[in-house]
Amino acid sequence: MNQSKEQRILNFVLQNAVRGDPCSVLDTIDQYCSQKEWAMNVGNEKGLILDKTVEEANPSVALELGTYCGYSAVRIARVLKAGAHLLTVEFNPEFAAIAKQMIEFAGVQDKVKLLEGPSEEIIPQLKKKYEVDTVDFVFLDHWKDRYTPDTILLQECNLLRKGSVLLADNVIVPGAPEFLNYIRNNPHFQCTNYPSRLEYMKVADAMEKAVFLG
Ligand SMILES: CNc1ncnc2c1ncn2[C@@H]1O[C@H](/C=C/CNC(=O)c2cc(-c3ccc(F)cc3)cc(O)c2O)[C@@H](O)[C@H]1O
Ligand SMILES: [Mg+2]
Repeated sequence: MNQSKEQRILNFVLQNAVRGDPCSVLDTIDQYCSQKEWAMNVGNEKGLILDKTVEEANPSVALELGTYCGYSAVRIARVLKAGAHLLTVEFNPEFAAIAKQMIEFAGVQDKVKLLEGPSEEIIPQLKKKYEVDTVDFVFLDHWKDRYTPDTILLQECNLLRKGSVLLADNVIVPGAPEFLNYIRNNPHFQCTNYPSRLEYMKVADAMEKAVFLG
């Protein structure tokens, strides 16, 4: 059975990146996906916006929806302060297995907890099963039509606190129009748009930051 693209990306990292060095893992994935096979990692350009947003939020508890191969989980984990951790949610078992190996190879496994399952099931479990009080930062990068329902669910589960930061990828391409409409017209969120480019392409994309006001 021939390999999946995601398996090829992982193999390229295992053979070419430096074990325990998150930056080399990110650079190696970006090299592979810009030169050989495009893949939907947030990439280095939007990745810099992600880095700055995480550093500014300085979260103790971060949540990611849509792990995929683990690129943004490594990216986020590498800038977390001591004692902080990232919970990342992925429901595709093959992608979860790849991401787990990617996270371990990068050496950030102590800061990352990969939760395998659908976000709509896991979010309601975060308080009791995963001992979360509130989340300080959320990266939304899963199915684009799930950004709004999951943002509503996070509020319903009292997982956001005054100042919690949401950052959504791809609000231009593939686009998340009804999320933008929801979040920009919601008085409980203060929104900022960050124009950028689609990973590995000369195509416009953007990220949207939304700070929960309580
Ligand atoms: C709904 N609940 C869910 N719970 C847990 N995991 C979920 C999930 N939904 C999706 N996932 C997972 O997130 C990932 C999905 C991400 C969806 N992302 C995109 O579609 C995407 C797509 C593009 C893209 C852009 C241009 C283009 F021509 C083609 C694709 C670029 C991106 O940056 C993207 O993020 C997968 O790993 C999937 O298994
Ligand atoms: Mg994306």
